Amino acid sequence: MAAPGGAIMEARALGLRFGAVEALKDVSIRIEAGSVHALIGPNGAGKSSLLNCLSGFYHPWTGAVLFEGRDISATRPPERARLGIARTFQGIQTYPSMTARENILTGFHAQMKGGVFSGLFRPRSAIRQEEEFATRAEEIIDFLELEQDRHRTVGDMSYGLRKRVDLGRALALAPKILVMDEPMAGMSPEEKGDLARFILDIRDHFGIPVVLVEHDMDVVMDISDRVSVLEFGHVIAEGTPTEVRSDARVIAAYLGGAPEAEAAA
Ligand SMILES: Nc1ncnc2c1ncn2[C@@H]1O[C@H](COP(=O)(O)OP(=O)(O)OP(=O)(O)O)[C@@H](O)[C@H]1O
Repeated sequence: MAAPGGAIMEARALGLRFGAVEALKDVSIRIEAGSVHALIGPNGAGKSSLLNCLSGFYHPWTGAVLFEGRDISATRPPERARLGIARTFQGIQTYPSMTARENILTGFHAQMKGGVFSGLFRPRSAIRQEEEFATRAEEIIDFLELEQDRHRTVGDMSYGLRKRVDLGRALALAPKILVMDEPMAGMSPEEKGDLARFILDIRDHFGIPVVLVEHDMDVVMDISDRVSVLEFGHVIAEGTPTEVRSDARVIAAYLGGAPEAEAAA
């Protein structure tokens, strides 16, 4: 359920400090239901800090994080996952010695009912739940076009395929929102194209909004509905890709020396 006005998630006036460093200063953003929302900005601008505040890994010193209209600022990452906030990280989070299917099945653990006794005696409800998870895992495998790779050991896969399996684990949560930290980092152009397509499909077929930090400006401009631009812990611009790419403050921020300056200009 989105809050009035269509925002499923909001950061309100967030402030975050690390010693003398003010990583976030009065940062407010709204993630609209059914949108892909990118956070961009030069190195050290505060993008990861903001993402970590949304997913509960950092707790802002001031301000609030709202999800479906409820203040979740005090909750930790496992509770946010249970609320439906899934997160992927930079790099690979899969288990290399397990197959693609087994990795995706681990994503269902947070939803398992019962404790050790249901594991020992396996009542019918536990068996039914396992069957349901197996069916949903197959749906995710089909969606991510991993049919040929479902029984391959993840450690033997290409980086792009492993990232896809990683995404499958996040989708196993049946999230209401997906938070992704630099999903395209380290990928070939072809792998980036595939992942960009999956992100749009996640939005369109599942209706799951996606918030991502991403440095590849071509990808950001291609797939985002909204873009928030940070610089020195402030949001300096927010709008559609077309709006932000012609914003004088954004151009100045990138021409100030960030490596992705040319792509954003
Ligand atoms: N755990 C931490 N401890 C100390 N300082 C931190 C920590 N996390 C972030 N910072 C500082 O906060 C500021 C914002 O960092 P953050 O990683 O959020 O920026 P970013 O925009 O994600 O940068 P990049 O694009 O380089 O990843 C930087 O000055 C950074 O050094």
